[in-house]
Amino acid sequence: MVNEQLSQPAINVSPQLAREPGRPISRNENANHDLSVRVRDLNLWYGHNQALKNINIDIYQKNVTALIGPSGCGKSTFLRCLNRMNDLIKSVRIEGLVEMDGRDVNESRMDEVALRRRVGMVFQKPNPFPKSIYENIAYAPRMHDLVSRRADQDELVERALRDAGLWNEVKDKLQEPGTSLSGGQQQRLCIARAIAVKPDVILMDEPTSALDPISTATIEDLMDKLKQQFTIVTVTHNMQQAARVADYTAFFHLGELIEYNDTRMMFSNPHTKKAEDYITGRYG
Ligand SMILES: Nc1ncnc2c1ncn2[C@@H]1O[C@H](COP(=O)(O)OP(=O)(O)OP(=O)(O)O)[C@@H](O)[C@H]1O
Repeated sequence: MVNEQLSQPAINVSPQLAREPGRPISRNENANHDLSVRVRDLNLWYGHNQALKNINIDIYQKNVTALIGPSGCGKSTFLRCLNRMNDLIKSVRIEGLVEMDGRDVNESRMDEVALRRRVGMVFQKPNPFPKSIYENIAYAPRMHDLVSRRADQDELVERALRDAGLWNEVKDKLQEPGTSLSGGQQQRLCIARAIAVKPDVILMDEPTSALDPISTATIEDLMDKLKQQFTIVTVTHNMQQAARVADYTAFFHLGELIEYNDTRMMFSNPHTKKAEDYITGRYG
C-alpha cells in the first residue's frame, strides 16, 4: 500500500535540522537519509526572468520526493537542473551547486550523456520511441554498452518490463510498436526504458496527469516499489498523490523553496502559511 507510511508516527522534529539549509524541517527516522543530490544556492534565469531563487535542498536516496506548488513556481525548471536539461534552452543562466556523488553536475568536464544515464526522466505525456516495445527498452542499454550478448539483452528487457509492472501485458507482443499500447501502458514502457539503464535517480514531471484514475493508481503503486531501487523526484499538481507516494515534499512558490518537510508533516502540520494555504486549496 502506498500510504502505509502515513500511518506511522516516528517523526523527528528538530529545530536544529530546520535551521540547516537544505534539510527538511522534520525527518522521518524510518526513511533512508543517504544523500543522493545536494543543491546549494541554486539560482536560474531565463533571460532576465529569475525562475529559481537561492534553492537549497538535500534529496535522499531511495525515497520519493514530491515537488509541489502553483503553476509557474519553478518545479519543472528545478527538475531539469538535476539532469542539465535546461542546457538545451539558450537563454538559461545557472549559478550554484547541484552535486551528485560529490561532483557538481554543472562542471564543464561532466559528461552530459553519462549524467543522463544516471538521471533518467519520465515526462507528462508518454513518449515511446517509434520502435518496437523490445527496442524501446534495449536501445539505450546498447548505446551505453551495458549489454553486448543477445541473451543478456533479452534478460535486461524482461527485467525492466517486469520492474515496471508491464511484462505480463506485453510479453507476447514485444515486436509490436510501443505506440500501440494504451496511454497508461506507454507510460510504464517509458518508466521501463528509464530504469533499463540502471539510473540512480528517476525524475518524473507530472507522470500521471495525462492518465485515467486506474492507470494513475498503477503508476503510484509502481513508484512505491521502484523507490526500493531508485531515488525518485516527482512533480505533481495532485496533492493527494503527493500525500500518497512521497516521503518528502518540497513546496515552491514564485521560484523559491518555501518549505521542505516530511510529507506527513507537510500535510498535517505545515510550518508556513503559504504551504498551508496551497495545500488546503486557498490558492494555487
Ligand atoms: N523555456 C523557457 N523559457 C523561458 N521561460 C521559461 C521557460 N520554461 C519556464 N519558464 C518560466 O520559468 C518560470 C517557471 O516555470 P516552470 O515551468 O518551471 O514552472 P512549474 O512550476 O513547473 O509550472 P507548471 O506547474 O505550470 O508546469 C515561469 O515563469 C515560466 O514562464
